[in-house]
Amino acid sequence: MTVIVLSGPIGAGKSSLTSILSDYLGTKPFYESVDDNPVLPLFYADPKKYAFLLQVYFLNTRFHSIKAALSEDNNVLDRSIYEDALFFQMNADIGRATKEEVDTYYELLHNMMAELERMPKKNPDLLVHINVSYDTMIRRIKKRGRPYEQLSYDATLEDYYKRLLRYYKPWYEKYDYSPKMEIDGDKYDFMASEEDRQIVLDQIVAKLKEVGKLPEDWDKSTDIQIEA
Ligand SMILES: Nc1ncnc2c1ncn2[C@@H]1O[C@H](COP(=O)(O)OP(=O)(O)OP(=O)(O)O)[C@@H](O)[C@H]1O
Ligand SMILES: Nc1nc(=O)c2ncn([C@H]3C[C@H](O)[C@@H](CO)O3)c2[nH]1
Repeated sequence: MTVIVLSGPIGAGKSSLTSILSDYLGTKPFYESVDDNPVLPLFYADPKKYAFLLQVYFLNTRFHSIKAALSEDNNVLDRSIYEDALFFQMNADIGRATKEEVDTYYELLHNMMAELERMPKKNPDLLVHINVSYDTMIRRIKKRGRPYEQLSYDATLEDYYKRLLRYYKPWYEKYDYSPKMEIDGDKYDFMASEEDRQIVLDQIVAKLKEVGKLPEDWDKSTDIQIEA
């Protein structure tokens, strides 16, 4: 049984790959709450006022998701609690949180991570990180079309997105909750190209075999379930 968490910048393709991967492996997807998130539009309209509230909202939903995923042990998560502090720290660094909010956030996060430590399965089995350039990120954000994420909605989003991309490299290097791998989200159009989709799936399957989460002779066509 396997828990895979995805990571990557806004519009990198996490939700899309979560759906493709969970379907391929026969596991259950967990999606980040976006369209039903009442705080997200408030945050984009007034980031300074709502940065802390939005983070608490996401942290809470991510805590629920990772607990359920680790208990069920057969899931793919579109973004996870392990990425939460990246967003909050970046917002705090640009003055969108008070010292009290920063201290409260890290205490809450620490308490939640300590809860996970007490679970029978404590960590995911694999992190799949999707790398994208700024140009790809913007193209995908435009394609998806959420109004409040567009550069035309707020010109300062260009700086925000560029800064966000810079935070990912050190975050990925430091991440050590599970084995990890990177996918080139600029190179592979796993939405439109079947060939690209298979290449990406093959890369993930090879990594799952390498870390012992799939038998060496696993083949999708034989439809064998992921081993414990
Ligand atoms: N590899 C890809 N090639 C081409 N288009 C893609 C690719 N991945 C995603 N897309 C498209 O880009 C848009 C954003 O994708 P998606 O919603 O999966 O990103 P995300 O990483 O989950 O974003 P967010 O962080 O905002 O939740 C969608 O319109 C999707 O169809
Ligand atoms: N501030 C902030 N903190 C988070 O943890 C976080 N996670 C996601 N998002 C924003 C990015 C996309 O617009 C949209 C979908 O990913 O939600 C976040 N924003």
